Amino acid sequence: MKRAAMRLWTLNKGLLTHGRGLAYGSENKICKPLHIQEVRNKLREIVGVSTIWRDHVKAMEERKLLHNFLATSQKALPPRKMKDSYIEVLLPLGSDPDLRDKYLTVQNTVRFGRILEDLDSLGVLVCYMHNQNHSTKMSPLSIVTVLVDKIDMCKYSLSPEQDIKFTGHVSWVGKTSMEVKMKMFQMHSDDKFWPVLDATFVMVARDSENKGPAFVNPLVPENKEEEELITQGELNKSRRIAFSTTSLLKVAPNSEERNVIHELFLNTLDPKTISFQSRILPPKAVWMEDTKLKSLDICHPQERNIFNRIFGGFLMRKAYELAWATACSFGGSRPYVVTVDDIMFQKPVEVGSLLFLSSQVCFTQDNYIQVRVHSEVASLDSREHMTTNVFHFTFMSEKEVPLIFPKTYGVLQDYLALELVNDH
Ligand SMILES: CCCCCC(=O)SCCNC(=O)CCNC(=O)[C@H](O)C(C)(C)COP(=O)(O)OP(=O)(O)OC[C@H]1O[C@@H](n2cnc3c(N)ncnc32)[C@H](O)[C@@H]1OP(=O)(O)O
Repeated sequence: MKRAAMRLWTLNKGLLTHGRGLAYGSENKICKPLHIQEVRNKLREIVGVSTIWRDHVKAMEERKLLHNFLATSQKALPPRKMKDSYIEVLLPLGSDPDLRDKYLTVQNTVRFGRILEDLDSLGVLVCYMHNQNHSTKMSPLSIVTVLVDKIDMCKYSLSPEQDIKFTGHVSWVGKTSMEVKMKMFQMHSDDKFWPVLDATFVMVARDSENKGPAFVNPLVPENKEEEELITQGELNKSRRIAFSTTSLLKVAPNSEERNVIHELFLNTLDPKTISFQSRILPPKAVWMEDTKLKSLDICHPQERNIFNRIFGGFLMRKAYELAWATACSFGGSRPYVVTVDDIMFQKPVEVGSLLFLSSQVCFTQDNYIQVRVHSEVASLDSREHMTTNVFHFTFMSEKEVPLIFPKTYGVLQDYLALELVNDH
């Protein structure tokens, strides 16, 4: 079966490598890039959090006073340009060996999970830049990640010995939400930064206590390219809403999807019996449920974000690493991530929660493996589990991988969900 994901990925790869960047690229920016460690320090300053865990309740109490600085309508806020939120951040892996260990894999490449954490922090800082209010030192807004729309890699393997640079800016705003585009580059042997990754995140502004929605500054384009980005942002918003309402948990499979289900079912019926109960795997195939891996983490205060909930980047890193291990043990060779799709942060994760991750291969084709990770949390004193996120990762393996077949209706839905994800 042809899968849109693989086509999409190939298309994006071409665009990333040859496409033009925004008009105000790094060469036109006079400011020195921030060091990666300054990003989180800056965020702490903007939000005014305490670095001492036992003081976090007091620090949140102080943030209550910032309520007065929240706008009562979006119109009351001055419009901003894309360049107002544009920032550059340096991850100096080449010149700072102490930093390198944190990012190192055993195969001497860069840990992608760490990059996910950096992108998340950078995305939030970009949004604070957009909403900067010069009359207050601390921001009355609490900005959280609601969605990782897409991350596309145009280089699979990154060197842990060369500097990395990130850039990012707000590319669209709604009333309380903002789309952020980020890029990552790595220093090449020609002493130039080459593009390696393109990412789109959606962030949401909440009030100072992170309890209700808050308005964000409007965004005005300065040229045709920016107009196009804003138009695209509008289309993205409609697509995201349409996608969330066509979830297979809410809507029954359509006729095309029913045909897929039926074909998969027929392919796994034992021709020697006349029973629907008797199922066999075609040659070179694996049952989807046999690809599962699970993990459990205790969400310690160390992993908290500036709002004393669990940092979205940490959740992404844990999910990614489990997905990588799943793809590795399934494919039997080293997988490289090529795309990350639709990571939805449905609910915040409280410090002290138990984080249950379960991962399984949902689709394969040639060397490609798609893995879905489902995360649930439970508090220590309650047995009730709550879904907080669903993650989708596409890997490329060094060798061709087996086909996978769903056995039950529930698992078939995961297979079809991937089809929906990839068709957007
Ligand atoms: C180091 C610092 C890093 C900090 C970053 C983090 O770690 S954050 C930690 C990880 N993230 C989280 O914990 C967030 C968990 N999720 C939540 O708390 C909640 O889902 C939420 C507050 C984000 C959204 O809740 P609701 O959907 O009920 O809120 P509401 O309906 O008011 O929507 C708010 C805005 O989000 C938009 N929105 C909602 N869902 C969306 C989706 N799937 N795709 C795109 N946009 C979406 C809406 O259109 C609206 O924008 P408009 O008003 O423009 O129409």
